[in-house]
Amino acid sequence: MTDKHSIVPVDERLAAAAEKASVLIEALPWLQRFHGATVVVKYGGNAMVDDELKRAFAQDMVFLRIAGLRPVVVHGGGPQITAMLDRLGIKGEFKGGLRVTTPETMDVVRMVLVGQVSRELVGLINAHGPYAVGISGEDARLFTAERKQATVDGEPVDVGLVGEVVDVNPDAVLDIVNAGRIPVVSTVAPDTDGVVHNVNADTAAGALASALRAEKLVVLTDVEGLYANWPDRSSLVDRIDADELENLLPSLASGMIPKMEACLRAIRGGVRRAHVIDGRLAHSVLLEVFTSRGVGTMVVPSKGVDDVQ
Ligand SMILES: Nc1ncnc2c1ncn2[C@@H]1O[C@H](COP(=O)(O)OP(=O)(O)O)[C@@H](O)[C@H]1O
Ligand SMILES: CC(=O)N[C@@H](CCC(=O)OP(=O)(O)O)C(=O)O
Repeated sequence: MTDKHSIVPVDERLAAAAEKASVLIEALPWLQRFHGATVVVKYGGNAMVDDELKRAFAQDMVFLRIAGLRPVVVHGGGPQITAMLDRLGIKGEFKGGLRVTTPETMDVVRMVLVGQVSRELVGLINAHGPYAVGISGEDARLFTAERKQATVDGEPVDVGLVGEVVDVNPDAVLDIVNAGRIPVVSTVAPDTDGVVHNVNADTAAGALASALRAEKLVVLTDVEGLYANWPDRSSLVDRIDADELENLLPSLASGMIPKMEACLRAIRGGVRRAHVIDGRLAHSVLLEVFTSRGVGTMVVPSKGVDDVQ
């Protein structure tokens, strides 16, 4: 059956409308549940190299904010740092998953993260309104770092000015969030002597989520989630509790280690849910927060917890 205004059969139009409405209505319990909730989203690495995906990510952050959540963005930028080091003809290397950071490399890390990656994300979010404010770990003592060594073949290895976050003062982030804006955090951090260190962005996001007692930590990456038996594609983990994750950690390969450590730190620090999701999928953050199934891998505090996101 067709009506006189359209060549699309009425039945099909009704079905399409019902499907759209069901997508919207599926979000209702999650909109209610997460109203006012703080969500720390780590965006970076290989999920941050495509312009369309970057624009979709910025839309998602504004969507969360308009929907009444309190998004906090922590960004990485490993590929962008490597590209700039190459342009400048500075040789770089990673040991145990951490960038060997000389004082010269540190200048580039800071310049790229604070001056380039943060600016771009802030600009993309602010295309939708006056929301995003860039802030680095150096501002208002947000992060204090301690020098960290890498572990290679079980042995500690010096990697230079690489830091681990040992203290978080989230007041400046809260000021921005309480003003209705979206903080965009760059993960460079001074030690107690003021010497700036390069901090892995996953690690910093976990520390910040825990200091904020966030409802969720969401880490975007370039795979579907955590695989129990990488690279066996049938071993994607849908849900895992903190103890199970702690047991699995020693068997993980380098890229996933800081992400899963960050999730564990966040959950142990009081965050209710931590997620590793596929940043190659446009709007994956919205799908995670506002659909019943969610996407990727969800880390929960313990087995007994209810089954909701
Ligand atoms: N157990 C695992 N599950 C999923 N990915 C893994 C696992 N072990 C190692 N990886 C690798 O980790 C990568 C993600 O880490 P990384 O490249 O550092 O992420 P990003 O650039 O998104 O910060 C994946 O692309 C994959 O190659
Ligand atoms: C110590 C260390 O390795 N720091 C990282 C910081 C950026 C980061 O973590 O970026 P992604 O999230 O994009 O990987 C680096 O220099 O690449």
